[in-house]
Amino acid sequence: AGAGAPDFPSTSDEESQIERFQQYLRIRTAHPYPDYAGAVSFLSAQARSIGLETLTLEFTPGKPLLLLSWYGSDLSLPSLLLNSHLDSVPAEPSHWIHPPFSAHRDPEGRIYARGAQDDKSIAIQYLEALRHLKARGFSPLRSIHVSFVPDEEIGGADGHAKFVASEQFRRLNIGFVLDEGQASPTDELRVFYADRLPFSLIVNAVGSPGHGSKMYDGSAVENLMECAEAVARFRDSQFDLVKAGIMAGFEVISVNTVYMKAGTPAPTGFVMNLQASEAEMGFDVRLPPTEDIDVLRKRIQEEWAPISRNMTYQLIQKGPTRDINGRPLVTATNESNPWWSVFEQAISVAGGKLEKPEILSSTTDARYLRQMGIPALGFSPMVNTPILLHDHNEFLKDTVFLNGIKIYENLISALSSFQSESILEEIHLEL
Ligand code: MET
Ligand SMILES: [Zn+2]
Ligand SMILES: [Zn+2]
Repeated sequence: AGAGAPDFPSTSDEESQIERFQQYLRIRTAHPYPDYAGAVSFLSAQARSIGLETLTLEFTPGKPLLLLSWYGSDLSLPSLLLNSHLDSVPAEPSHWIHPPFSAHRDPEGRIYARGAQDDKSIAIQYLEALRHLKARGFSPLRSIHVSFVPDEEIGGADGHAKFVASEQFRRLNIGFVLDEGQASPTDELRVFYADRLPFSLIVNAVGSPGHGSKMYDGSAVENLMECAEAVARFRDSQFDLVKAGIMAGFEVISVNTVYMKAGTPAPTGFVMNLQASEAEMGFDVRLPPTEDIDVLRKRIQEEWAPISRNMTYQLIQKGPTRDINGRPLVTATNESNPWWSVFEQAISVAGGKLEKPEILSSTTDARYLRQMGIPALGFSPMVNTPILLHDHNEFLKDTVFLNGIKIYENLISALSSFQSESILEEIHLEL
């Protein structure tokens, strides 16, 4: 079968692979209390059954990182890293047609679970691909490492950020990384060479409090409303470019309101007649990776939160914005990156079609790897699948899941057998 969904019926081998996927999906890995211990214990058992070496690292107490290794025949060559995160975003069960941790498989083969797409599918696909490669006697030239990291969904400060800074990471001598991507609604696979840069923006406004009946200038909420309006105008200008087809979603700056906070709420019977003296709004801001952050800062100071209107702001950068050489966090997808050619070719050998490489609108841990100057691609083999990450009723079809395993088998065997990377080795020597 090619990269399109293979036909039923599945074999008993495939049924066991689906069962292991469902088992992993049933572990409650959603924030704010992800069951990291449960996930690590399940994955470690899988890894031992395959014959991979396991190591649990704990850079932050209670937040384990599981690292698996299959050593190559040439330990001097940079290795391959397959990365996924252990955690999931929360789910609202009342909005789901099947409970979000049931991993229910419907008659059409859709497996429903929080994490089915983001990104527990790739974790099991990596393992099943390695299981097959071991079973058929494959022996890698380069070492293959698999990392399962905590806290990706909350920014990775206690997860991948600490991992890439560690001695254990340095010793792995990673040359290339595959990390999560996103579903494709068409029959073409998607691949991501960069992420947008995430920021949290908090704007605070102050003003005189006042009687609920009084009309006066410069109240905190009135000031904050001006901020909200200025942000909305900017947001429209960016969104219009996307709607008109002039720019892709990932090429513009997104800014979305996450919360608003002001005043005293009025429970029944409470007199509601006080105008607030403080008001606050929080925004999620994402920047294309080559964007100048100072331009954003200037816009905030002059237009969104001017001090002249009693406003202050905090722009919180979540993770790195440049690599260790001061370059944007972007992986080359041309002949300057020999890993790219191996990747592209392995996809085609597996019968897959690739869309033009994209920048991810959201953000992943791949940015920490790119920060270290290591090429990293975001890739989740999910074709003909609606994009449901962080949404209600997240699901993945069994056939798509199974086909992804075959794609990874091709990718892992090609990437770990790759002989020369002279260009990259020069880059490493420069560091
Ligand atoms: N993966 C999550 C997101 O894109 C967290 C990244 S860090 C803000 O929102
Ligand atoms: Zn994810
Ligand atoms: Zn996510």
